[in-house]
Amino acid sequence: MMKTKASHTPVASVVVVGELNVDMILTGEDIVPEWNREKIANQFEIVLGSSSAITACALVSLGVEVTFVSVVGADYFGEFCIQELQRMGVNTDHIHIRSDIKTGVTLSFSTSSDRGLVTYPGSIPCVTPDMVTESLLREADHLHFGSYYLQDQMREHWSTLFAQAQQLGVSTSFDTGWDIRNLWDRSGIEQLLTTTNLFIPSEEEILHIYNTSHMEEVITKLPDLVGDVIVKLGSQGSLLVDATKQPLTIRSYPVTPIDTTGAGDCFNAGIIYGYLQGYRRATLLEFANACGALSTQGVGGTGALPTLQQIDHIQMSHS
Ligand SMILES: Nc1ncnc2c1ncn2[C@@H]1O[C@H](COP(=O)(O)OP(=O)(O)OP(=O)(O)O)[C@@H](O)[C@H]1O
Ligand SMILES: O=C(O)C(=O)C[C@H](O)[C@H](O)CO
Repeated sequence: MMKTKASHTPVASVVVVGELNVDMILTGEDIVPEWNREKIANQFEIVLGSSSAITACALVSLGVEVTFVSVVGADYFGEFCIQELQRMGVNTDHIHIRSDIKTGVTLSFSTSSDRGLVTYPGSIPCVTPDMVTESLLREADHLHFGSYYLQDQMREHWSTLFAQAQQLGVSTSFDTGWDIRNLWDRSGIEQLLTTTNLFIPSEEEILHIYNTSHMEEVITKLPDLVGDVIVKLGSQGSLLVDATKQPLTIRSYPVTPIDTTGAGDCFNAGIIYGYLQGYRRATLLEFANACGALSTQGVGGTGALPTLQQIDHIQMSHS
């Protein structure tokens, strides 16, 4: 049941906490960097990046009120990120600006078939759970956490924050993101899962966490679940495992992608929105698959944010 708010226009109120950075996207065919060579890109864009910020913008696009909690440097890119979030309707009052660090930057080398990222973390690891205040939680229906590149010593404090949120009747979700340092090992994930309604990793991430190449093995190894584990399978769609441990897979919508950056983040927004609307299992995955598919139709994470009207349209055309 959603909390009653003073204004009834937004369908729900969500706090998103996580990293904030710009993406510099170089697009072309032969653009993989090589030592002592110079490659030529066809196109260059500087856009709002970061999984958490893209999820925040996609939630707003679905009609949700979103407060974003993060950290940037007192520099040009920090200002750019805040302006872009404001332009898309995200509340930025809880973004901390620090003059002692630089805003994170991701360089994305994007071809028609694949992309590679190089990130300078800068302010990214400075996001800490205490930035989500109790008064923010009291106003929210849901708390989402995008966890890419966090401070190691902060890990257990995120589960404390999730427990506090749930005690206040706020549902919780998180997406690990790809963290090469293996910070989110199996025990860390399982600790956070005890207070998580929706865990939304990609297939590659959950296989890496469970050190296997088979989803069947992940499912047998998962602990007793209190919430749902929803795995993003790219062009194959998505898979849900809940307390019953009976996996459900729903195929994606057939689209020709322009750029898949942020598909997973828009999918996350679809899962959060759908969950708050009371959608479950197949209905939930179908809604989020539509969000992911629609987001591939533009360049950059926020180039094609899904709307309810577009979701209706794609679902009707394929029913
Ligand atoms: N080529 C595609 N065609 C149709 N739907 C897609 C395609 N790629 C992604 N999607 C949809 O978007 C969802 C999320 O995509 P994906 O699995 O690539 O997430 P991700 O690995 O987190 O990606 P990213 O890192 O780009 O955000 C998929 O589960 C699927 O529903
Ligand atoms: O595609 C994704 O999953 C991303 O989150 C892309 C982002 O824009 C991000 O900045 C990459 O670090």
